[in-house]
Parts: sequence; structure tokens; C-alpha cells
Amino acid sequence: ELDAIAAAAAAHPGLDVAICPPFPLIQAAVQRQPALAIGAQDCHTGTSGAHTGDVAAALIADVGGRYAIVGHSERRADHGEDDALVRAKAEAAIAAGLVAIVCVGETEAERDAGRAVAVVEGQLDGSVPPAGTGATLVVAYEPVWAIGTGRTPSAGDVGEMHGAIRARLQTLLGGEGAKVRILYGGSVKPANAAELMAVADVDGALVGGASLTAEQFVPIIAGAAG
Ligand SMILES: O=C[C@H](O)COP(=O)(O)O
Repeated sequence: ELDAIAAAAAAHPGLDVAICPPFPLIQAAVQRQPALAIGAQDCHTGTSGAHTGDVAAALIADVGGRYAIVGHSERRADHGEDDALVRAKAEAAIAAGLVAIVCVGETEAERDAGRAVAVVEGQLDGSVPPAGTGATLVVAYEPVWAIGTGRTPSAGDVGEMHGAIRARLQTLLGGEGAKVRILYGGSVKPANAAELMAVADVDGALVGGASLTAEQFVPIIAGAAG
């Protein structure tokens, strides 16, 4: 699968394609496809010390990783990660030379209550590193209720949220906030990728299930390339 994905990435040099496998597979993925960007699904906040089971951002960089996803909703839910911890992880990733992909997104109850934008703005306020730039930071908007469910927000709702995220990033980061790429994630499939990525301020996708096979991921790469 990785070989076919790497070939598709190479065929679209204007697009940044990255694969973020579980920790034990990062080094093997880098060695198999050195030209393909590989990243991690998490990282630790610290640079040294005794933290058994945690993986330092510098170690991810040492084995050739280029990205670290931080604050995924499953980390926030399963491990109680709050915004301050997510920000610390993002800062650690950036300090190690990685691009930090900071995830935000509302639950279904929060959307039903009309609080989706406010929730995401609050997550951005707490999670975005103040020194983040267009080169070091990516934000991924992933509504929790859309992850792995086959459900997606309407293009209108995605546009509203990404516009709000862009505005907040500009408030938080000034001019760099205009350069930070904002990904949409949650049930991105070949059939909906092009439509979602055509929405204003959607700069790419964070793909879960459909990234596991080249059969599904390669058409998404093509869709993102337009
Ligand atoms: O990290 C990926 C997201 O959680 C999206 O997952 P999904 O594409 O399977 O819905």
C-alpha cells in the first residue's frame, strides 16, 4: 500500500502527502519510502527524562519523521488530554523540527447545542502554540461525530467552521495565521474528497480509514490535486 501511495504522491509534487502510522512502523515506512513524508500520531511534551512509554518528538525526528499529529479527539477522549497539554505537545514537536498537526473539533452534542464554532475557537485558543507559523503548524478540524462514521458536515457547515478557524488563527498568530493550512477530517472518502477540498479555507484532508488502502487513498490524493 505504501509503495502505491508514494507513487501517487510523487505524481503530484505540488501536494504535501504524509502518512502517520503507529510508532513502531514509522522507521520502516521512512526506510521503505524515503521521499514520502512520514509522521507520528502523537508525541510527548518533554525532551528528556524518565517518561516510560512516551515517545519524544526528537526521537520521531531522529528516525526520519516529519510530522506529529497532536490533540486528536481520540487522544483527548481516551487519555484526557486537554488544550494545555496539546499545546505543549505541539511546541515540543515544533522544537524538534517536526510540523505539528493540531486537531480540534466539536462533539455531536456540542453541535446540536449550537456551540460548535465556540467550542473549536476555545480549543484553538488553548491548543495553538503562539509561535506557530505557516511552515511549522497545521490545524485539522475534525468533528468528533464525523470520525469513522461515514457522516460529514455539509459543505456549508465546513465552510463556516473553516472560515471561523482562519479568523481565529489570524487573531492568534497575526500574518502567519493566514498561512497555516487547515485540514478537514472525518469520513473523507474518494466520493466526497474533491467537494470537501473545494470549500474555502479547506487546504487539505486528514484521512483515517480511507488512508489504509491505496485503492481509497490514491483517488483522494488525486481529488485534492484537483
Ligand atoms: O485521523 C483521522 C480521523 O480521525 C478521521 O478518520 P476517518 O477518516 O476514518 O473518519
